[in-house]
Amino acid sequence: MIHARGLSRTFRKKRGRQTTEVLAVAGVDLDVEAGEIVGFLGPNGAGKTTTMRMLTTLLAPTAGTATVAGCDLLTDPVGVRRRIGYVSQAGSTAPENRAGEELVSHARLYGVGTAEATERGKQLFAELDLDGLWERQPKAMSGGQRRRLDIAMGLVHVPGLVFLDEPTTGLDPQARANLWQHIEGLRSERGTTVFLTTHYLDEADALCDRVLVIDKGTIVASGTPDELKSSVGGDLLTLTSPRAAEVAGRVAGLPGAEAPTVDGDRVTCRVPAGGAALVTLLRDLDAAGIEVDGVESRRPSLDDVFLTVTGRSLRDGEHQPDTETEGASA
Ligand SMILES: Nc1ncnc2c1ncn2[C@@H]1O[C@H](COP(=O)(O)OP(=O)(O)OP(=O)(O)O)[C@@H](O)[C@H]1O
Repeated sequence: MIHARGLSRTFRKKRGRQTTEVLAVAGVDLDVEAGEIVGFLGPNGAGKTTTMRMLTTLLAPTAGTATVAGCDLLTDPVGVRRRIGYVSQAGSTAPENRAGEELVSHARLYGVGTAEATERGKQLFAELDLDGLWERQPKAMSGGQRRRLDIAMGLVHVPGLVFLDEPTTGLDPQARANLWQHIEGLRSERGTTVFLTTHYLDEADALCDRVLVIDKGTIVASGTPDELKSSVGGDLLTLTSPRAAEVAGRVAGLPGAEAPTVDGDRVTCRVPAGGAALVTLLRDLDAAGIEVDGVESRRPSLDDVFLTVTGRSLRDGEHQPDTETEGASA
């Protein structure tokens, strides 16, 4: 459904008299098969939106090729646009228009008849918890309602491939869960392929068949959530003790343990089969008379994967919008 090879994009930034080039996407290869739900993860500024804008024909690649929904991105951008839905981070609804009318007009642009568009629109309103808002202007909706309307806009023409850029940002947990269910329903009932970015790792874990991690414009990891978590190498043991250095010494002796880290009274370490290792360790510490205040064994999460492959936690730092101007580099 999406096959990209060497997709790249450079931006030229002007700061005073100086012009610098930013390689936002640096030769991305990616494949998404029909019916898959694929999550595209990366720290702020990693190149997710730029990649998505290229794949949806909104931004010309500086280099590389791709076929999207069976059409060549470079030679048949109109064919690509006809076959996809795209929900951008910023959304696409005009604040003054009536929500329902806009939804129907949008579907009609894609050749859907008015009656079918209205029926489909009303169904989406019900499923996305927008009942009663058909006549409402987006400017009079809450942020979450507007976000759900953006999503309805991306789906109303029943595209076979949908790009969702941070679809659940700004939604409350209930609305997020509803949307997950909706996305899964699209796939199971219509075979829709979904390519989405998210900052919520629990979302990627629960929803996505496969996850791609991008950092500094390059794909640095890909696999199912389980494959990626297993690749981190072992469970994370955390122990707190007033005798942390001695605990660390014992932890280091566990079979297959990585070098433990000590932070105050906290010792952390990755070991294979954390539960069993913990039982052995606690017996050992007890026999040695070393008291322990707290213990935990945790399976790796996608955040651990993220930390391992990018050196950063996705929870680190806030979004820092880029204020500089754009200039495409040839
Ligand atoms: N229009 C532009 N002009 C100049 N630089 C840009 C432009 N758009 C993106 N960039 C730069 O390209 C890089 C990738 O940005 P992009 O928006 O693709 O990242 P992202 O992974 O989507 O980030 P976020 O999670 O913050 O949305 C960043 O360094 C960004 O500053």
